[in-house]
Amino acid sequence: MAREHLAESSPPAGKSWHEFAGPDALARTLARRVAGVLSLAVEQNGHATLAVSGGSTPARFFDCLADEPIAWNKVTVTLVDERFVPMSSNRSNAKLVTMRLLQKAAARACFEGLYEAQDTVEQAALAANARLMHMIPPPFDVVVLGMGTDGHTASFFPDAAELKSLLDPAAEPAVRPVHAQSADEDRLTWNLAALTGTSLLVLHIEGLEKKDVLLKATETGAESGLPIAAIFEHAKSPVQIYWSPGGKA
Ligand SMILES: O=C(O)[C@H](O)[C@@H](O)[C@H](O)[C@H](O)COP(=O)(O)O
Repeated sequence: MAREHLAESSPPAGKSWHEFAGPDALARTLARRVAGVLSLAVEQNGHATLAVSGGSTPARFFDCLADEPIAWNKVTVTLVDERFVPMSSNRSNAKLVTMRLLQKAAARACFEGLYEAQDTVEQAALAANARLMHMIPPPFDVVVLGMGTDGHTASFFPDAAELKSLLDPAAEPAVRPVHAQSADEDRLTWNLAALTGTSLLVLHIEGLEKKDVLLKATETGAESGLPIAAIFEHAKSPVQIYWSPGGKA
């Protein structure tokens, strides 16, 4: 019954919705769009910035983006959020980006991750903030978010101890530590203002379950209790939702 409901659900009303037959078609089209915006930024400003998500969904998109023939030596890539683990860990988002995005043409891009080898995630956030505000200050030209089935995006987990400040568009500094029971480890994340101030803000999700969660968030907003709703509320440009069935639910 729940599945039937999910299969029949329409896209969120009034939102920029891009639907594809499968994850490969989505990845190719999204890569072209992101590359176009990065190229334009390089042309206009001499450089471009891109913030990407970790997790499992973006790998195909990274493979396609790495092939795009743009001036990657003028692009700086950062992460939307990071697990508090070193690059040697398979849980590291920096490792994922290095293995899947910073390859082929994109190997010439500069990468500034969020992880810092410090004793605590609070110390790491302070160090990352000092480095990143110098190397890749927000707003970024492009931000690509993901979403979990609990409605979290970046490291804005519904059960994060810091959730109130994470969903506050005025909260500083820009890089913040996160503790959430539902996350396997402590996290580092860019704040809401950094992620929503971009000119191309993409939400890349796959599978019927995530579509249903997203519908709930867009229909009921903050009342849904789903952190992703804050992105729609504060985005400076319409959130571009890229969805296909067949991904990890
Ligand atoms: O480090 C992370 O986990 C993320 O950046 C996170 O916000 C991710 O986008 C969602 O958890 C979706 O993850 P999946 O793509 O694995 O479902």
